[in-house]
Amino acid sequence: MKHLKSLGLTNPGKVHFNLPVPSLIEHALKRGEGVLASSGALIVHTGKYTGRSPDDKFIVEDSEVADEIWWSNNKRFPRSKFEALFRRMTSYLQNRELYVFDGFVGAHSNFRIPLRVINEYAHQNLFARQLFIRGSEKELKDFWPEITVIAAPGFKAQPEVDGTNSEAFIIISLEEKLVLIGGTLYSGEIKKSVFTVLNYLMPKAGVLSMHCSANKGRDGSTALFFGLSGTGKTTLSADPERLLIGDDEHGWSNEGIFNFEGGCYAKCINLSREKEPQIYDAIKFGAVLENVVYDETTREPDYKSDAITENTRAAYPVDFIPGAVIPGTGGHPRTIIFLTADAFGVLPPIAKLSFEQAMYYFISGYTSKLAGTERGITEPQATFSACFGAPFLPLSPIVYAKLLGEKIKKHGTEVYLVNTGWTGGPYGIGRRIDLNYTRAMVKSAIEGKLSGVEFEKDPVFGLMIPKSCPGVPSEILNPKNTWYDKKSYDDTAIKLARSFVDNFKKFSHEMPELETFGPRA
Ligand SMILES: Nc1ncnc2c1ncn2[C@@H]1O[C@H](COP(=O)(O)OP(=O)(O)O)[C@@H](O)[C@H]1O
Ligand SMILES: C=C(OP(=O)(O)O)C(=O)O
Ligand SMILES: [Mn+2]
Repeated sequence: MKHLKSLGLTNPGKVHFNLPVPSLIEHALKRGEGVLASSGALIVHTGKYTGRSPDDKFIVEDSEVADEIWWSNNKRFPRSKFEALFRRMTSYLQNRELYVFDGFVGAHSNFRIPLRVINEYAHQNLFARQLFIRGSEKELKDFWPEITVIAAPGFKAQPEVDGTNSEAFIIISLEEKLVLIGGTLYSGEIKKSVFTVLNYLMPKAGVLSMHCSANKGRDGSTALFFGLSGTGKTTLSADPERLLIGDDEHGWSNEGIFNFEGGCYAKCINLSREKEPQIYDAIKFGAVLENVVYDETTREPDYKSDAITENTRAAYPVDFIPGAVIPGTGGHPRTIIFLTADAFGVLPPIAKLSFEQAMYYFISGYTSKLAGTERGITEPQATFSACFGAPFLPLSPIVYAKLLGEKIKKHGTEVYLVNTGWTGGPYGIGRRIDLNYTRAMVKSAIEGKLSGVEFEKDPVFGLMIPKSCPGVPSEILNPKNTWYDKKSYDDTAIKLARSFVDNFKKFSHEMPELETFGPRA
């Protein structure tokens, strides 16, 4: 209570501290926030906002931090407006029932940060409990958070009064390590705003923060999968032959890698037990299903339906995946995979990157925004998202790229670029690369099976494409083979190469030596 009072939450209604999972589910059901699915998962609908809303996200112009921020990628929010909005928000929360989760981010004990999430909705508090790292009774005694999130989706801002963009807002004060969320009930905003704070704090501790999933082989070697939302981090890291470390956000310190979180947040559109058995089976009592359509009578989820959104989601703790590594730590990665969902269908399904190419492709972050992941995106939209996670970066990509460069050099990490997007033509004409083939390529890369094979060099992108890969038909490895109209392939490749060159101009003054390692246009 002392902490709540210190925030100005002086007169709340009943405050529920650290309710266990079954109680949170009871509260959510009693309050009419959702229903139980046949599997026992809690199904909730989040209303108007079913994906992130980047136009509504701001960073407070705190004097201590303002000079460091990558402002061309982040929206400014004045300090005075932040304080005024906070006062309106706390008065909204007066006399309201609140749910408080206390826990941590950072699975490695040296980098653990206490986190408090204060929710208006029970199911969002359940989300926080499942997504972040839960503490023992002893660890939670005398708890005082370093990062605090207040999520009050029922409080809608008035743009003309509050200075927001709409009724929804996600406003981060990096100085106070305080996040205010209102107007939106999409829980992804909670985890991704905490990630934004970590992307500010971690580099200061010498830790590279990364928008990637991670897993470990039985021999202990680890792999990372970087990628913007919907490109396959969660899907490809859930591999029955490997042990999951985490599905979305990790740190890389001098000691190795560690998960920031304690849970996963999987996309479940077209989910099937056959293709994604581990994720399918993790959706049970304790999991939260967002915006999934279900049969009123049988309560069977209909994963095929995108009637509410294509960005249907399931949140569950990592231990719902068999063999997950807890705490989520591992050694320095042997392999890094950059996942790109190429909507033009011209990038190879897998290519080996040199050190300089790895740096170039990391800073460029070419991929697509996939349907539903951001408000207003209804079909794949090509984008350059630096470090494969620009929406979550408060600092310049160069900060993260330099750390990555040092680390992959020091540890001899191999880097591959994997296209999980389109082939045979662009979106609308071609098709998404078969998940089974992507899995086979990823497996070969991680197990070192591509080191012996012959490669050919792509003339436009300069990428080294393997001529064969176990479990994959050789003819699909060179994307040009999969296009019916070869001329159209060449034209599209050049068009994409030009946009790489244009995009890199933003960074070339800081890393001019990398320019020649990009595509030729
Ligand atoms: N070739 C492929 N590789 C990876 N994912 C694919 C592929 N084809 C289709 N998908 C689908 O794309 C989605 C990837 O989403 P997800 O793994 O949750 O991404 P992220 O964790 O990066 O946000 C899943 O729904 C998956 O089934
Ligand atoms: C949760 C999100 O990210 P990801 O798909 O990378 O898990 C999101 O973008 O809202
Ligand atoms: Mn994910």
